[in-house]
Amino acid sequence: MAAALPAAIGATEAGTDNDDDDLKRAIAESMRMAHEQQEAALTTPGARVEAGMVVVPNVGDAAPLSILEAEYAAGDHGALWAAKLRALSARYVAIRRVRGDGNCFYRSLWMGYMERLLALPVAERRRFWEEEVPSLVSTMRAHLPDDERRHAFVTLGETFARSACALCNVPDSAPDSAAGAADAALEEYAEARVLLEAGIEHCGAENAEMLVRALGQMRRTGPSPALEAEGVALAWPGKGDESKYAAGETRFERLSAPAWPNDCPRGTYYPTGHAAIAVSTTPVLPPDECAWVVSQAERVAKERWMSDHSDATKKGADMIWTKGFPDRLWLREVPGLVEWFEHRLRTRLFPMLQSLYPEAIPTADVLRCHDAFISRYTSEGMNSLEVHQDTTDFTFTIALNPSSEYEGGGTLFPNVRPADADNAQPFANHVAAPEVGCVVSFPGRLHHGGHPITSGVRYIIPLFIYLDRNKLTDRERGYLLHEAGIVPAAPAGLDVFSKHLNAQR
Ligand SMILES: O=C(O)CCC(=O)C(=O)O
Ligand SMILES: [Fe+2]
Repeated sequence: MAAALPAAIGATEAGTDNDDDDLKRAIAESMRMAHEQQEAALTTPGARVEAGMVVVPNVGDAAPLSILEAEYAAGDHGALWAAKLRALSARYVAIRRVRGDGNCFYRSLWMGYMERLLALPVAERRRFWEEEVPSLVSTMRAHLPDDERRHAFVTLGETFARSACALCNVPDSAPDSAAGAADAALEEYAEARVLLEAGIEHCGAENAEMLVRALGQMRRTGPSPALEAEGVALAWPGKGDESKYAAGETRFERLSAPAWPNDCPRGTYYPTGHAAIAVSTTPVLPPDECAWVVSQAERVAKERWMSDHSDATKKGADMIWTKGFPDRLWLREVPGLVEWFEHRLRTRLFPMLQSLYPEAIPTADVLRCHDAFISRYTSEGMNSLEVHQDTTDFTFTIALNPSSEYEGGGTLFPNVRPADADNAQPFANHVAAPEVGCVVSFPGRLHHGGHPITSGVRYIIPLFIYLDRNKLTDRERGYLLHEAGIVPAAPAGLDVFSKHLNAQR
């Protein structure tokens, strides 16, 4: 500890002997106090020693209020403390110790709100967050004495808000993750996931039904071990082809939308409607690979195409769906498809997306694809997808079969025009109908739909793409919990099944 004394304290030899003695006593006293504080801190649950100093968690574990009784029983004001504790016990069941570092008040306040939020039913939770928290924030702000403190309060609030969003936006019914909807409403997907896992760890799965449900859409189970082994052994087409995506060799038509819809809760990384849509007119993926994907899916799936046609309870989190979805089959259910897809995400599809939207996507390695499936439109079954918004950063579709195999189809955009059109040209309906191996990409918030097919079968892979905020900001996964002094559950719970297909860092 002596080595840590500031130089200024050691440099007082010029003073008188008395000064010197006083100073020595003062130093000894402050060292004794510091030592005592450190010893006391060491008994705080969750305390750890870093570089010789005891570091207590920002927010400690919940402990029964009764622990305070022992602490305050002795001393002159024991009776007063006992009365205060009785009053506290009438309203609270537990306490958490919060590190006293200047931010402790704000941290306690936000943590308290988070905790109350978790205890509420889902519908209540949203109202609580949307109505009560803003009113609290404005009252608090008005009472804070200076800008610095107002800033500290709001910044910390925003940190908690990001995680709280994860808990508020959870729809009541099990959300349909296939639509890429509910989960994308989370500003910070990876963080929300860690947070929910930690919540479950904390409450126990049996008491955390809602959290488990919320996580259900994020908790990806990989292929079964047998299927994975089969996939790895398979000689899927393109295996070993490391040739890079050559931006100059693929042609695109660009289309513009007038402006972003204002019902756009998640916002978008794409700043303008200009050239928001890109439709490739030359293949991004080799057509023979697409044909293999379809044949593999049909061979394996047969009657396993999953239909949730007309199930009125299965609406997306945005409550925009009134009709069912086309048939779908998860890639992970078909041997070799995950391996093939991962390979193409890395070698072609992510580099392509990055080169189309360089202002929004700094590097391809911040891109994440949140699981993936094949959609199958049939003229006699589900032949279309109503106009909707995806809550993704970007969405794109890959056409898996030639347009000669169906009539109609394509991705419908209700209100667009060519990017190079002059301003007088009105915006209008447009159907982008890419050939096999070609893609249609756009910021997911842009209104779009699956145009009806009138005969045949149309296969696509829609890709729901997110920018990994942790990666963008260079933050470790779980930093929100760490900031709150909670140690996240072991990553074993984060059953990610692939590097590119999920929010794993
Ligand atoms: O069929 C299409 O091209 C659109 C698909 C789509 O928007 C979706 O699956 O979210
Ligand atoms: Fe969509």
